[in-house]
Amino acid sequence: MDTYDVVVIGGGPAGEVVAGRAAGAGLSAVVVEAEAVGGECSYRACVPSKALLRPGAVRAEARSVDGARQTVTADLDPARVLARRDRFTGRGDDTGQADWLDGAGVTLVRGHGRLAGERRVEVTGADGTVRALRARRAVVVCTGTEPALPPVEGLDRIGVWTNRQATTADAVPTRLVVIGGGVVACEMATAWRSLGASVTLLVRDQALLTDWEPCAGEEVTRGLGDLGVTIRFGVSALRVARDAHTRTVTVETDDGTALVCDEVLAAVGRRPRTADLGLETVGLPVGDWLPVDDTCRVTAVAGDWLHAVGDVNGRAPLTHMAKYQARACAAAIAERAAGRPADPGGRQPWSIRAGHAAVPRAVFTRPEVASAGLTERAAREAGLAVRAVEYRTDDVAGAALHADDYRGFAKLVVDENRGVVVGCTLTGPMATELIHTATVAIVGEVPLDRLRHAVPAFPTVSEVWLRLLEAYGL
Ligand SMILES: Cc1cc2nc3c(=O)[nH]c(=O)nc-3n(C[C@H](O)[C@H](O)[C@H](O)COP(=O)(O)OP(=O)(O)OC[C@H]3O[C@@H](n4cnc5c(N)ncnc54)[C@H](O)[C@@H]3O)c2cc1C
Ligand SMILES: NC(=O)c1ccc[n+]([C@@H]2O[C@H](COP(=O)([O-])OP(=O)(O)OC[C@H]3O[C@@H](n4cnc5c(N)ncnc54)[C@H](O)[C@@H]3O)[C@@H](O)[C@H]2O)c1
Repeated sequence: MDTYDVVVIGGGPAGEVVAGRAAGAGLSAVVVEAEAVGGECSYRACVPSKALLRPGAVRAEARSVDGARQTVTADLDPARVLARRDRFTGRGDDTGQADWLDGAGVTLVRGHGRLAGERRVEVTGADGTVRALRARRAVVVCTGTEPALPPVEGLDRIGVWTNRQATTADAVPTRLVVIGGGVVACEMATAWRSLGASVTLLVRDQALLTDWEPCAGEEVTRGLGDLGVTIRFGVSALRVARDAHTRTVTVETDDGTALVCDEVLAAVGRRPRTADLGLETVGLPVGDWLPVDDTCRVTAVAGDWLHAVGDVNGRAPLTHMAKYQARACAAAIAERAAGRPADPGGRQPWSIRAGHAAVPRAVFTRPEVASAGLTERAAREAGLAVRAVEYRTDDVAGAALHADDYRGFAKLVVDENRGVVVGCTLTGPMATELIHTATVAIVGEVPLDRLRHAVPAFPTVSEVWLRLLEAYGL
């Protein structure tokens, strides 16, 4: 049995960072990885999806300015776009990321990891051999998520696309049906439509992006419509079947119609990758999320040794939050290894409380949408006395100069008792870059009467901050 201070199961963004930080703090660390170091994010999620979206965004941006518009006359070149994506993902080759772990002083063990009791992990390699690891200080579960599938008859027999195929496909489908109305559905509809596919979204709800401010879903609905995506709200797929000869798929829906397409993408959320993780050996239910405290300790297990970081703890399924949690978790493990308690509260480096009050989200649709902190509805549900102000970013001089047809929306949610911003949502070009200003304001709990002295430069889109504060009455 090999013994390390920290045993990390899963080498995605969460696992890489927690192991690297633990090693940097002088602890010995090992990462167990079943597929490729870098995880879903590097090869089948964030990176390839953004690589697929960027060319269409650049083209649209050039076409939004008179004088430049006339020079952009051709469509995207799908072969080159897909080749550029492959340059980012290496088509799954993780040599660079494995070398990074090595350089950080972290051992990599390839295989499927399972808990085998307190502080014990067993790794089954590709050849079936089993290796036993023991953790002196901590085991950190960073196994991420896998796509959830909707209960649609026949879905398991048609070779349904999930995020994996949607981000790695080598050809543009002629007709793509997307089930879902969340982030993956909206981004992937944008990407494949821009590459020439005919795209239909089947959305169970009456709006897109339902856990956002309503303006986000409304703006993306309009944007997808402008791109030529068909959206059918309040419609669910009932059954699907692929024709053995034509290879086309027929999708029957609950409004009595049938659609014919080439591929179906299921984008209805995620479930934790904890079904085959040995959770039963430490008294935890199999297949569930792993709730944690603010230092990423699994709350249902005593003894300070079991942690869960990233998507698998269900807190905020985003790469930047996975890495933030990883930095904090490694700091907590190091602090406790030094005999200090690492209390979860406050703004210490080992606590994720402050950052999770402002979780930033950036969606690369057209228009882009981004948010930080709470929506107005979530703030009210949390019992805060809030006041919200809104402003159309199109009316900002910098926005009009940025694009002839700039269209954007900004909303600020203010906690009236404390006089600070607790939420912000932006839509429109540059929204994904602009949102960090809101994150800083929320995490810093900057009082509004101080924020008025943070002057945005003229003529930038950031002047929307000035307009929002004016709308608030400052
Ligand atoms: C299409 C799509 C686009 C996205 N775009 C963005 C984006 O733009 N920005 C953003 O912030 N987030 C984005 N996300 C979310 C982001 O991908 C996740 O939040 C992030 O990957 C979580 O990192 P993680 O380390 O927790 O898990 P993962 O990236 O899922 O990594 C988990 C790793 O653990 C390994 N593993 C699992 N079980 C075991 C086991 N038993 N033994 C050994 N190894 C195991 C897996 O092989 C994998 O390498 C996107 C998600 C999707 C689906
Ligand atoms: N740019 C980014 O940061 C980015 C991009 C993509 C994904 N992500 C992350 O990945 C996560 C997963 O994305 P997602 O889009 O799969 O999930 P999601 O939770 O964002 O959206 C799921 C959608 O599926 C619908 N749905 C759920 N069950 C359904 C069913 N049975 N039938 C039909 N529709 C159903 C929901 O109403 C919702 O519209 C996101 O929460 C996000 O954290 C982030």
